[in-house]
Amino acid sequence: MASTEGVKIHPAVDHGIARAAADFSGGTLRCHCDTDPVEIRIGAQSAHNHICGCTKCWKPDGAIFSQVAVVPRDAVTITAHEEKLEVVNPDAPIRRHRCRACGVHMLGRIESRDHPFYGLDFVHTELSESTGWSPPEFAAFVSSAIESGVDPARMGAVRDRLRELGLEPYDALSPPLMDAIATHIARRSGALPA
Ligand SMILES: N[C@@H](CCC(=O)N[C@@H](CSCO)C(=O)NCC(=O)O)C(=O)O
Ligand SMILES: [Zn+2]
Ligand SMILES: [Zn+2]
Repeated sequence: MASTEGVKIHPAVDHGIARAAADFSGGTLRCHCDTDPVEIRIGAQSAHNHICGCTKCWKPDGAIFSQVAVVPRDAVTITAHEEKLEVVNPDAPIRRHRCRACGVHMLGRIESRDHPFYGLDFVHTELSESTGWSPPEFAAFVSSAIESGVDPARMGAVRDRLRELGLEPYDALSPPLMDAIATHIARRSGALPA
């Protein structure tokens, strides 16, 4: 096993992972602008929270992973400074909306009704002051961290640290989520009954 000393993953997990609160019903996400921050009210608990190593998800300064979860789209309301939001890449399956002033990603929306996760929005719950959001459950797209510049020689220590934290590392999403995606595709193609 590689030494995991000093391996930093993300501020939300590096010093212990907070638990979900019973009956938690959401909070307000706020971007990093000192003035006129974008605010988004989420009226639901998050689900499938995970640590993500992909290059597309927003990461706080210095973090090599993102923390990202989903919430029902109909529980999401932009409550302040929507005019500051811009879409990062309109062609991506997850259309990420970032604050054009501070760069923080506030919302990742799926617009294709054919997408397995249509109806869910991707959010970074650390942008909320509320405690009690569902904690990260696994680490996704771990090898993709190399695409952002992590030295491949460090990946053994990174995976060991993730396991120490109880976040099983995968190079895609977790097996249950990959199975859900494959089931959706098979039902659409007719390989499985709809
Ligand atoms: N190696 C690529 C992987 C990017 C990727 O496929 N990311 C996933 C996970 S994001 C949250 O879990 C994805 O679903 N992307 C769709 C999208 O970004 O629209 C890389 O690192 O860039
Ligand atoms: Zn901002
Ligand atoms: Zn990602």
